[in-house]
Amino acid sequence: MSLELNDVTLTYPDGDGRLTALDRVSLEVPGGGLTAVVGPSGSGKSSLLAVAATLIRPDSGSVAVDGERVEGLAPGRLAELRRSRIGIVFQQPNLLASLTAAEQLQVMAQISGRPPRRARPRALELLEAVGLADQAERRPHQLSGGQRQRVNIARALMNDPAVLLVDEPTSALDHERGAAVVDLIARLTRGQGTATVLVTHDRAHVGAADRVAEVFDGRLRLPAATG
Ligand SMILES: Nc1ncnc2c1ncn2[C@@H]1O[C@H](COP(=O)(O)OP(=O)(O)OP(=O)(O)O)[C@@H](O)[C@H]1O
Repeated sequence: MSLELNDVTLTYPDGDGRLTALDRVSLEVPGGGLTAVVGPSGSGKSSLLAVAATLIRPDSGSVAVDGERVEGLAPGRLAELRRSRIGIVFQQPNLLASLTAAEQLQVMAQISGRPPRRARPRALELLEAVGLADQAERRPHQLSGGQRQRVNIARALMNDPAVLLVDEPTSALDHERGAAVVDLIARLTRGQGTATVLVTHDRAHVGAADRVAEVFDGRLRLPAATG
């Protein structure tokens, strides 16, 4: 399991010209590794995540998910790769109001055409891993903000992704709950073996990461690996 970005450049239309959102960015995240990406607003963090998620195709450079290069894949195969190999955690949990916590996870298996028989035990196992074993039958309005975010994280792991991409998971949480969510992501990364990228504004939360990458004006600065 791994994620690899190699010399990725991404531009957006900007008036008569182009704005460079990512400037020759290279990043390699091994399975079981957590890389935190920090940087000021507008520096390119979300663009980096969108390229890694294969949601945006860069102007140049390559992306490999679990060893598979995504350029040149047919749209159907790309969608399949995204569904089966990539888990995404957005800022807001976006849970379905009418479903219980367990059902939020089970529905992911259904979308991917996985056997429903195995979905329920896996959902319960993941809810236990995020500390919500006793909340499986609750609906979103019966859960706290932190608990909803934990369901969101468990849901992203439901299809056993190789790559886990997490965008500002703590923005709706107070400091303590935010730190607990980042610790949880670090633990799950090691336990499930995912190659994880965590985008955050909050430097206070990066302690749990194996590596902290800084983005500034579309350029990525990577310190030597520490762990
Ligand atoms: N769809 C788009 N069209 C044009 N320009 C865009 C688009 N999306 C982002 N940008 C620009 O690209 C640059 C990088 O934006 P990006 O959203 O990746 O930054 P960010 O670091 O995630 O910011 P924030 O922390 O505020 O979310 C910014 O200058 C932004 O204005």
